[in-house]
Amino acid sequence: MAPNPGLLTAAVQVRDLVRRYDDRAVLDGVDLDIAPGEFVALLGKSGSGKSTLLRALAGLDFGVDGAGELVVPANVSVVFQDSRLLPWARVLENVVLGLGGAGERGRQSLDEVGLAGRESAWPNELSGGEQQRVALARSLVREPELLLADEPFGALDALTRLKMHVLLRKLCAAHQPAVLLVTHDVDEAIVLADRVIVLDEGKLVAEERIELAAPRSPADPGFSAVRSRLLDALGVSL
Ligand SMILES: Nc1ncnc2c1ncn2[C@@H]1O[C@H](COP(=O)(O)OP(=O)(O)OP(=O)(O)O)[C@@H](O)[C@H]1O
Repeated sequence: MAPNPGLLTAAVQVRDLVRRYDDRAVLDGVDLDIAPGEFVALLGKSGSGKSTLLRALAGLDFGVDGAGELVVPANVSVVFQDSRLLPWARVLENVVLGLGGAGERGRQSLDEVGLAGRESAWPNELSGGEQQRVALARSLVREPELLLADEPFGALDALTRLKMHVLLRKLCAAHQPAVLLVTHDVDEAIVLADRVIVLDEGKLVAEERIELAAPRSPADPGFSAVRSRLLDALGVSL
């Protein structure tokens, strides 16, 4: 995908990123810019390389074979499909772990995600949706310039997922991180993102800027046209 020459201070700037497993290029020359505060959703078939790209941006992949350029901010937070909370630490401790004396900020973050009063709970006393709220609080209390999210709502029921969309939009409006959200859910991508990109066999093959007014709903006029174009790019014909 052509880099955006107008972007002067990108939060993420990737050129010609290549990742091979054995002799197979799982990422095959990816170019990607994300502006500060921009919300980008990444769609792609299973095995297209989405998590590999996210792990490269998170600095979790030490086997990247080639990158003309791989610029990410110093302050990156990652949220996964499972909350990855420490089971032996209470909720507030999970949020502020490693921050040193940040109890009050942690409480505020828990309040922001709707969990005021649950500071002393153990992770296993929370529902799956509540655990993901804690994971979001733990990420955002660090005020990341870049939030990477790999299917963060993939394990949640449909109703909880909708509530999490509302919450994530609110949190992003308040904290303004650049976001890269990996999802399988085309509607989720359109509802949340400023821009949706599609990865296929390690290459970015499509891009849609989403101009629909917020809050968005699949019932909005214009939504289904965007959805059809994205499904086309994903090779799904209805
Ligand atoms: N550690 C590894 N060793 C070998 N191959 C790997 C490894 N990790 C990923 N792959 C391969 O890279 C390809 C892309 O994997 P990746 O997890 O990035 O896909 P994905 O788009 O996130 O898929 P999904 O939507 O199913 O999570 C897959 O074919 C996978 O088998």
